[in-house]
Amino acid sequence: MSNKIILKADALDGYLTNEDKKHIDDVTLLYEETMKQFKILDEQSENDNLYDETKKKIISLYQEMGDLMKDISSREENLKIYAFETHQTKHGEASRIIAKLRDEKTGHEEFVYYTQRAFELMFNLVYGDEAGKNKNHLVVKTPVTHPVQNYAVHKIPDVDSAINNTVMCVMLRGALLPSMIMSKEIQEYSSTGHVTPFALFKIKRDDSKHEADMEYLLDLDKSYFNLDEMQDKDLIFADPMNATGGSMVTVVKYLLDSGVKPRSIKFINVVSSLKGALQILRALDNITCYTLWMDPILNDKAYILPGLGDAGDRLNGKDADEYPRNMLQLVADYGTNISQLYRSQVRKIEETILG
Ligand SMILES: O=P(O)(O)OC[C@H]1O[C@H](OP(=O)(O)OP(=O)(O)O)[C@H](O)[C@@H]1O
Repeated sequence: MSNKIILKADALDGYLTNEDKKHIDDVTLLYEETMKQFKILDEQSENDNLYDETKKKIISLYQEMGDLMKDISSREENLKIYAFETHQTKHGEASRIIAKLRDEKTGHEEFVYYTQRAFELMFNLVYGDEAGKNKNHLVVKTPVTHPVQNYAVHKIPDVDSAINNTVMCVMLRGALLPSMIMSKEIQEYSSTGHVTPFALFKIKRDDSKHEADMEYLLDLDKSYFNLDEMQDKDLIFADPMNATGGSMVTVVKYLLDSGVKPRSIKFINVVSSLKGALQILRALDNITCYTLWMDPILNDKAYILPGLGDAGDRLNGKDADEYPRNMLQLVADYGTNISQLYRSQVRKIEETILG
């Protein structure tokens, strides 16, 4: 008998408050208005007068949606959105990274590059405040040896107490590379070169379903983790997308039901939908959701709009349904560049899988 945990969409119902639903409806109305303009834009050529006019309307509707989502999310203590938490001077960088990730023309290599940059920004958002005033010193031996061997000193924030108790929890496949990136950031900032343990969860949404009847399938036979290692730990999940929140709720509820009592849980995304973030915050305690960007709505297939497509496919390539790659094949397929860059993480992942 296969060892699968299935969470059905209706298990996510009932958590949202009436106020949440009203907020989601308000944002949905605005986005539906915007989609009407997309249709007009799509039918115009760039030289038409209507093209510029429509673009202006879209820009103004996005401004309105941004203001509304800022207002809604500012009421949520455990929801941290990059643009709303950081100084305005930093917003251009985040905005440009997201624009590249969204662009249909961005191919695999660029997608990986911008995902790396996105998670570096997210590391600073998540741990920047926890750093306090304490600093660690990096003393670096440089390649310059004349007239003597040279050394440079760099002060970096001391985030040891925030990162040394972490377990990197991975929702496969889409989150594998982002989790390696985040784990490497932790390693580089840790004064002891701490490499996070990994917990690997094979979880998938059933793509044949719609949001209303979605099923989230956690395959325990293809997951690798040690429940004892997760006790009283700071669990971090770094996943490019949070759409409905269902995958995250399925994994965390499974862990809690199995007796794990985490010290804290952090969910770190590049793009989160408003609904997905609220569903997680309402369904789970002791969790903080961080996202580089918030998108307004989901379509009926539970894809984020405007979104960036299937991040799992864009990071890993598509698997044929009959022949899904196992985790070690996935890691191998990232190629030597990535394997060299994240070699400590690759080693930890191999240890986790092979025991
Ligand atoms: O918030 P949710 O509605 O649960 O959706 C988010 C999940 O969907 C994506 O994975 P997907 O199921 O596409 O699998 P993949 O990572 O193998 O592509 C993504 O990486 C998240 O894990």
